[in-house]
Amino acid sequence: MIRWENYLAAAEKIIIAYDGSLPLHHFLKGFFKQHPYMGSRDRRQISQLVYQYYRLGHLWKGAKSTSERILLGSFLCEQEGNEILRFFHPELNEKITLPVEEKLSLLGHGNVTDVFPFTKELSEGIDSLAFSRSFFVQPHLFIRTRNNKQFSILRLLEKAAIAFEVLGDDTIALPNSTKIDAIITDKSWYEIQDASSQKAGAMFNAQAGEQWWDSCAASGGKSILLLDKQPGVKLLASDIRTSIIQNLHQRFKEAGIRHYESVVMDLTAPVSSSVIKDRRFDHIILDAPCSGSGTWGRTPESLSFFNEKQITEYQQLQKKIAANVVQLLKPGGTLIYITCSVFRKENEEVVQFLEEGSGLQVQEGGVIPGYEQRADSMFAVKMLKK
Ligand SMILES: C[S@@+](CC[C@H](N)C(=O)[O-])C[C@H]1O[C@@H](n2cnc3c(N)ncnc32)[C@H](O)[C@@H]1O
Repeated sequence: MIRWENYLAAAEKIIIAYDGSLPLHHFLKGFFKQHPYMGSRDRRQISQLVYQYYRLGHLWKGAKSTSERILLGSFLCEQEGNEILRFFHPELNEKITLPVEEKLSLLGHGNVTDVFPFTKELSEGIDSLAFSRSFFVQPHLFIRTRNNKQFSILRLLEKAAIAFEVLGDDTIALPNSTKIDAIITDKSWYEIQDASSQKAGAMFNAQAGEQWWDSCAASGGKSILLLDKQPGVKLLASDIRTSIIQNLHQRFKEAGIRHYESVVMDLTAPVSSSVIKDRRFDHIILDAPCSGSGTWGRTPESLSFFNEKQITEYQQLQKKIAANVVQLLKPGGTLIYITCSVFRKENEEVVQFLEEGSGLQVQEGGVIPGYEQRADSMFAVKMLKK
């Protein structure tokens, strides 16, 4: 067999063995560990074929063979000719620079919305066509520059010959494969943070001395954004996972943040039994656990393995957590409800639940469609407690 046939066979083997229970990049790592004779170029090309296959989502599912779908994924996702396609489908390789819609009609299939099978679940403001089309393009890596270091960072990126785009005072878009920590060695200069997450932070209008609670903080991406905007805030960060709060401590240390409190807490349990039951906050950030459907451009395998029933399960979890956290919000305070989901059930319906059940009132916000700038799509709404 020649090299390209080996690549195609390996990609097919991976796809057949992969059941979605691990993130795809973990599974690929394990696969290549078991096949140490594959060099770094082989690994890169095979991984790319597998990812491009999953970017097809449900397009031609059951209608074409796995190997054919791998090659079609490569055709739809690439803009420059490649050896594998030239070998198997030279006629397609010649058309590689066409826009996606033209490629699809050339293949006799014009319906790009087949990629994402849950369009009827979408939040208002998400363009199903543009969203579906975005899966063929790998999202960018975004950084948020800190401590007035944007100028110095841009010089370093130029020196490293990285193609970047400046999207605002603090936001820089980079090719996804950029090894940013090797280029900028001082971690206090920037945070890796998606452009849409940075936009959600526009709702953090904080005053010094206010009590803020980042209730599902994970490793603290939103908390650091908040403290960069207003270092005088009194912050409590919490999460259900001890390990992620350890990561938060490390990340805060690297970011030069020392004044904060943290607690490990399950917010599905009644707040009355929690260690902070007597506290009241001026503002609460609830960046809720969710389907992550707005970020599936980074994990396209989710298109194949996500089960629609999970949307309702996430909604129930979100309602439970939201109803609990608002108990600790002062009257006149605000809840900033955030998800990285594009599903109405996790977004507008949870907001409606809070309006009806907890007396909160929407002040601003809605979906943040990231697909036009190769970013994640999110939902962020600020609600006032009367
Ligand atoms: C979307 S992530 C938060 C991302 C984070 N705010 C950031 O900016 O990087 C949601 C977090 O909710 C946490 N979580 C899930 N279930 C929870 C629960 N029952 N109580 C508290 N936190 C929970 C998860 O561990 C996860 O870290």
